[in-house]
Amino acid sequence: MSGLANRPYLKMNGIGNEIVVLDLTDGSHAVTPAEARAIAAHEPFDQLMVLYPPQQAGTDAFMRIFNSDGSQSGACGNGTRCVSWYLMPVLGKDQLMLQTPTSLVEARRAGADFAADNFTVDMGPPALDWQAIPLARDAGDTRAIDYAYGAAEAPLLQSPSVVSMGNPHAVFWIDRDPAEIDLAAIGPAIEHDPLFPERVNVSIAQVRDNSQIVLRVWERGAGLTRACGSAACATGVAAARLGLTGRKTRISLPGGDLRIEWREADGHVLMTGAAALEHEGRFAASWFADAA
Ligand SMILES: N[C@H](CCC[C@H](N)C(=O)O)C(=O)O
Repeated sequence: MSGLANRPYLKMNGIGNEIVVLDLTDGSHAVTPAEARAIAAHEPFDQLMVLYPPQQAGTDAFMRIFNSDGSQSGACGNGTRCVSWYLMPVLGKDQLMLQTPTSLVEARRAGADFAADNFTVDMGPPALDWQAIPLARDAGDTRAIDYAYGAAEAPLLQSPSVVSMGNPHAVFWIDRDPAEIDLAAIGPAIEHDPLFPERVNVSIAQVRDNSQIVLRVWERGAGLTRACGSAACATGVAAARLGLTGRKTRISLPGGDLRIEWREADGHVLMTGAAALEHEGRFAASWFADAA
C-alpha cells in the first residue's frame, strides 16, 4: 500500500491555476512521479506542491513541484502562494523561505494595498543566457530569438523572448487578443521543439500599455492553464528588457491578475496575487493501486 493512503491534502488555486498542497514535512514518504500522476487522475491539478523537511539552515521547507504528467519543475509561482496560505499559519510566520531543487524563494503576506488572501513571492533573479534557459543552441539575442512557428513564409508566431525563472519560458508577442490563438493546438509542438531540450512553457502575450499585459499560457507538463505565475514573471522581465513596459506590470491571465515587479536594486522578480482554498480531502488507498 502506498505511504500516501489516507493522507490529508488541500485542493487550492492560485488565480485559477489548479494546485494540490501535500504536507510531508514529517519526512515519512517521498512522492514518486507515478504517485503524482495517480493523484492527478483522481484530484485533477496543474501542479502538486509537496512539502518536505528543510534541507538547508534558514529555510522552512524543501518543496518539490510535480506537473500533472509526473514531471518536475524548479519553480511554480501560483503554487508557492498556495503553500504560503497553508504553511504560514502552521508555522506562525508571515514570511517563509522555501527551497526547490533549483532555487530559494521567499514568500510573505502582501502589503496593505492588497487583500488578505494575497501573497508576494520573491522568485529570485531571472536567468537570461541561452545555456541557462536552456536552449539547444545559441539562437541569438534572448530578447527575441531566431525561432518561428508555422508556415515559413508567414509564421503564426515568431521571435519569442526566452527567460528562465528556475523553469524555462518562451514568450511570443502578438498585437491582438491572445485568446484568438488556438494555444491548445499549437502548445504541444512548441513545448516539445528540439530547440528546448528541457521542453518549455509557452506564453502568448499582448502588451496593452506600458504597465499591463494580457497573457495565456500553455504549461510544460500540464497543458493549458488558467494562470501561470512563473510565466507572468518571465513575461514581465521580457517586456521590460524590450522596452515594451516599465519594470512594474499587471499581468492579466484568464484566472485573474498578478502584479510583477522586476526590482531594480537586486534584479529579483516579485510576484503578488491571491491564493484560495477549494476543499480539503484525503487520498484513497485505491488511487495508488497501479502506482509503483
Ligand atoms: N503554474 C506554475 C508553473 C509550473 C511550471 C511547470 N509547468 C513547468 O515549468 O514545468 C506557476 O505558477 O509558476
